[in-house]
Amino acid sequence: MAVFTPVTDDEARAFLADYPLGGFGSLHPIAEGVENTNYRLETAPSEKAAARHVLTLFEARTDAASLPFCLGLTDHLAAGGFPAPRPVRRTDNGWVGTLNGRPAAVIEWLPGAWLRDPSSAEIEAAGAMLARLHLEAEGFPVERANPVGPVVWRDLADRSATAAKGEDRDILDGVEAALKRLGDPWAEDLPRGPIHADYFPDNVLFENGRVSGVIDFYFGCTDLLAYDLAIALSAWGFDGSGVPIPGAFEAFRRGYETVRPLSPAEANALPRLGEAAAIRFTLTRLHDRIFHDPTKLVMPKDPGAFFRRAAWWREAA
Ligand SMILES: Nc1ncnc2c1ncn2[C@@H]1O[C@H](COP(=O)(O)OP(=O)(O)OP(=O)(O)O)[C@@H](O)[C@H]1O
Ligand SMILES: N[C@@H](CCO)C(=O)O
Repeated sequence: MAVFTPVTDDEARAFLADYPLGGFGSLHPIAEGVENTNYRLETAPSEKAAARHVLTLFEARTDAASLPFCLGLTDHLAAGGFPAPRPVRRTDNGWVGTLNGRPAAVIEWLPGAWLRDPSSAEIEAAGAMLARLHLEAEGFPVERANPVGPVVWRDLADRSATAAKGEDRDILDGVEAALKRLGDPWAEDLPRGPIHADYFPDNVLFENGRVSGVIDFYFGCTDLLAYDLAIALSAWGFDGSGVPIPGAFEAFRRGYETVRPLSPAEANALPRLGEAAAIRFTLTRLHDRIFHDPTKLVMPKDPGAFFRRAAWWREAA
């Protein structure tokens, strides 16, 4: 369960005093996610605001300085009709307060649920929605460097090397070899802009076969659009253990290219960016497994499942 920083009803009630949301109703921990603390927050219904929201407390990987980008991008997209959740403005007009020592925000609740076993049509719809995100985010004026770019990979690998054992050590050795081989996958001058950077199935909500919400923009940053596609293909094209799902990769790419066709240079770069994406998620998962704090109610994810994707991308090249 992703509650790193517990919040009591009284603490939430006091926090809500700075929001135009009516009275406090109830607070329910959300049992998903591995990065931030999330609660479902019910308030007394009013004419001005819906009664259900998400209360998010931002943990270590989402620093307060990045929130104007992340929440601003979400708000910018939602204002244009894209199904992203709008952050709620406080009475001082800002989006971010402090709760139990963490930056915290109240976010619109979107309908739907993420799909553990999406159909080919649903995967295609998810691909089309990512392309729409890229097109509709164009013109968003704030920039943010990738918080998990190559410099951070190096840090994660070095820190992991101090304690990796057994399977983790083997993965780390493989990652080091991949990093040497990859060089700089960003070397080419490809189209850039705001990207989601964590467009996994659990961040895309569906209702009645249609995408009803794209959530969790907290790794969002300014980077290559084709890298975002490579991340998403790595997430949607394979099962939980890293084995390709027949047709899924093609369905996602087809959906994406229906809305935003890749340039030949982007298509050529995709396998290298895919391997880079696989290494990025291998490293965060590896680091989080090695340094897992058993007192936190969160289950570390399997780095091996992403490391296997790196080999697949290499063969695709
Ligand atoms: N705006 C929203 N509307 C509806 N449900 C939401 C919303 N935001 C979050 N959730 C629910 O909370 C869960 C966790 O949220 P989120 O993905 O933002 O957490 P996280 O810790 O950042 O996760 P991740 O591990 O994907 O980085 C989601 O899977 C979803 O069930
Ligand atoms: N989507 C990430 C977790 C959130 O950073 C992963 O599956 O490793």
